[in-house]
Amino acid sequence: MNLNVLVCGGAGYIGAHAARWLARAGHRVTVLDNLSTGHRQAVRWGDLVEADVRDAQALRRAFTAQRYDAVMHFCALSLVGESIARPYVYYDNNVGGTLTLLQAMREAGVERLVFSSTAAVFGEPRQPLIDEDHPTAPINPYGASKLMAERMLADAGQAYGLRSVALRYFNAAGATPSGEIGESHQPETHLIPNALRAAMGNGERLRLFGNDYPTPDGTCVRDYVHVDDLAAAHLAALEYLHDHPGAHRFNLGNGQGFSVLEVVEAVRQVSGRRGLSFDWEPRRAGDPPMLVAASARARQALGWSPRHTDLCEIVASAWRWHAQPRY
Ligand SMILES: NC(=O)c1ccc[n+]([C@@H]2O[C@H](COP(=O)([O-])OP(=O)(O)OC[C@H]3O[C@@H](n4cnc5c(N)ncnc54)[C@H](O)[C@@H]3O)[C@@H](O)[C@H]2O)c1
Ligand SMILES: O=c1ccn([C@@H]2O[C@H](COP(=O)(O)OP(=O)(O)O[C@H]3O[C@H](CO)[C@H](O)[C@H](O)[C@H]3O)[C@@H](O)[C@H]2O)c(=O)[nH]1
Repeated sequence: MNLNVLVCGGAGYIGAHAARWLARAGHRVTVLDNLSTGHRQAVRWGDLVEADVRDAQALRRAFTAQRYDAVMHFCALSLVGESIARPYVYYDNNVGGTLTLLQAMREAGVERLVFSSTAAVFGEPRQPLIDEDHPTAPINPYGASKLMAERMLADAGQAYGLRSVALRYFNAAGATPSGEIGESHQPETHLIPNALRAAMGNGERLRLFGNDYPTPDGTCVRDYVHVDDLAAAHLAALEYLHDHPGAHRFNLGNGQGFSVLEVVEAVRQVSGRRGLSFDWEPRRAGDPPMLVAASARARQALGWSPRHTDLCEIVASAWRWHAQPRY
């Protein structure tokens, strides 16, 4: 069935990849984005409505202009450190924006939502693999804002019959092989793009935060999941909502952890810059030692499984983008 989907935040990194997958699956896409961290050039699979999700009037206009079958909501501010320094800005955008969007959807009678959540809702992990039953105890305002939004989805399901899937991504990485879109954040805080930029020799030194964590090599361990695998999960979630009312939550990762030093080694291999060096810095605030997903529930319920699980393959796809970024 071909659906008409409003992709809020579709000018951003993950949203643009999802828009591409939606369009290729035959769905109709409209992107709504305020371009605060997104890129006009990333909107290639549907029209762009330049608007803020906190603007109720603009949302009303968008929902009146077209009848949407579903919404995907990628909009957020998502820098952990910035969220600690500017919590009101984060709650305003991530909680306020989601509430305004939910109200507009209800007014327009749109009952299906796929929402971008995060591993940051869990806080400090209590066990090596994090499944959906792991307690949620965010340790920063960013994670708290996403958990609040998840709670709103559950309440909206009870009260108004909203159908929703919250996808808790672990570490999104890589880029589509087509080279049309990729990761372009300003400032860039993520490890893989920062290591790749340093490998390109553009003058930026790679800084590694902390080598005294309780992990095998002392650096943080993360679960890197390819952005195309995340996009595929969004399509599966949309289908799942067809016959599953209520609010659902799935953890999305590869189920494999890689340390910061292992990522640096993969970047050395992929880029051929064997001499890539770095400076040690103190721990970065808000970084848990290890975050690795148990994604069995997504595999079983959504029929989803990540296809790009090899770290070097993920890094290679990012390398191709960073070698020739379009924006
Ligand atoms: N990148 C990751 O590793 C990761 C991990 C877990 C969760 N997430 C979540 O996934 C989502 C997408 O992340 P991303 O890395 O693509 O980020 P991004 O910054 O590239 O994309 C977010 C998009 O939303 C837009 N936006 C933000 N606030 C808006 C508003 N108020 N109104 C309209 N548009 C707005 C931005 O302009 C941007 O295009 C976010 O919700 C993020 O919290 C990302
Ligand atoms: O230049 C860098 C960048 C990162 N790191 C380290 O590399 C690891 C991974 O950091 P990233 O910034 O790439 O990813 P995070 O795990 O911090 O962030 C991801 O997970 C978070 C949840 O914890 C949020 O969801 C966030 O949006 C998402 O990108 C961390 O130990 C970090 O300290 C460095 O050493 N140097």
